Amino acid sequence: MSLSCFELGEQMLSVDAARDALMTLVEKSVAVEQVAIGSAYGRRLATDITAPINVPQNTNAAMDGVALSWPKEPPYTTHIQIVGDAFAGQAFEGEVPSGQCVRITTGAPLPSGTDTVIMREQLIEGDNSITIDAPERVSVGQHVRQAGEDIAQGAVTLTAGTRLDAASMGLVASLGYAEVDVYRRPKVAIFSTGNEVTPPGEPLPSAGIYDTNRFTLMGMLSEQGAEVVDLGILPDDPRAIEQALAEAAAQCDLVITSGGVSVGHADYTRAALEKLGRLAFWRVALRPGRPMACGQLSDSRTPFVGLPGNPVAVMVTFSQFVVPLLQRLQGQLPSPPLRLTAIAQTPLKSRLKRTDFLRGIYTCDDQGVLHVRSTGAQGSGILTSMVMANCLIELGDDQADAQPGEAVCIQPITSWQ
Ligand SMILES: Nc1nc2c(c(=O)[nH]1)N[C@H]1C(S)=C(S)[C@@H](COP(=O)(O)OP(=O)(O)OC[C@H]3O[C@@H](n4cnc5c(N)ncnc54)[C@H](O)[C@@H]3O)O[C@H]1N2
Ligand code: MOO
Repeated sequence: MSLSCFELGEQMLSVDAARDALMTLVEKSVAVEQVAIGSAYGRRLATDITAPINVPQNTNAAMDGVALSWPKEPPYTTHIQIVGDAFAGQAFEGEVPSGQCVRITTGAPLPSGTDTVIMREQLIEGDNSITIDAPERVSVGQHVRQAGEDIAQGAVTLTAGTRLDAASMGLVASLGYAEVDVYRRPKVAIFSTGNEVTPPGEPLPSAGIYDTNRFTLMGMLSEQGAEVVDLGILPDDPRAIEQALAEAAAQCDLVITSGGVSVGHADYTRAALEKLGRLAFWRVALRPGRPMACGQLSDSRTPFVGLPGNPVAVMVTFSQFVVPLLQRLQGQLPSPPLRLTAIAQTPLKSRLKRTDFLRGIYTCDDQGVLHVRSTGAQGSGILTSMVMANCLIELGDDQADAQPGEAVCIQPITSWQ
């Protein structure tokens, strides 16, 4: 049993301990709803999908040609009479006598009495008969797809929690389901804080910085299939902050902020959050992303995560902590990120007893070996290096600097999706 957020005090937490404790914030999954398959992209299944039919339903032809019963060994008959047609959508009724054949199109049910299909390209076709070009090359059962060879009736084809992608949407449709039970999109409120934080589109004050984090959060939340409730940049007005947060906590499944969580940072947001719920402020042995806050808000006990203000720290902490939290909200046991091994091409800086995530670019050589290099400057405000990156290089607590040639762990960025 993991310790809850509030039991960890001021100690420096490992990434794993922080992730486990965050999971305890989620007390219930979001509700389940039924949606048309066409609208289900990116949604998580709430129930297992069991096959009510065999797929394919019938044993059928994999090629256009003729269907016939083929002997296991010579002598072969090469000139064969055609006794009918089998089309996809219109089966040949009755039994095909031995030594005769029917014309067949791809997908048509294999007529009774036949076991083999010979494609048109290997036939010389007459009006009511065919001649087989090279009978010694025909094998019994060729070009036939067996009923249920893809999915057997009664099999669990997709398990609850699976995220529906293009292939799985097609699979669900292939079973005849028009709708699926999925978890509702988690509703996630986001807001930015800080007097310097300025909305894009407005003039930038001399000590200002444009609000970046709300937009990276919108993008990452959309990738995770969440519904974003944008609370903007909350003003330095305690009553307004409290009201906005209370409303968000009542309506949303999760509230995320960025900024204002570092040690000793006292501001209105923090005071409002503490008034509305229970908060813990953490230091995680992680770079970037050391300061973090978490808790629950209002009577609804809505989970809250306060990410650090630096734009790269927001993205890294989201990928490691918020992605599993969103999985959890959608009834899933959080799955670890995809980790691959790559050979370092550049020196990579890291410190023992801390997990360092560096932005990297990985490539694959002719032998299929992965190589990775740093994107360059790694300051946690340098978002251009996040744009260049296609992976995070993860140097764990037990690893100091890595040298060129050393094997390191990478998390491809697409694996967060
Ligand atoms: N004495 C200490 N100072 C700091 C510590 C520490 O442990 N002790 N940690 C440093 C680290 S690491 C980080 S990360 C930051 C995190 O601090 P906060 O979460 O309180 O973030 P802020 O101070 O509000 O902002 C940090 C940085 O990010 C910019 N920012 C904030 N919001 C946005 C936004 N929406 N869009 C773009 N940029 C944003 C802000 O202007 C600051 O430059 O603390 C260090 N300090
Ligand atoms: O969270 Mo800070 O960005 O660790 O450098």
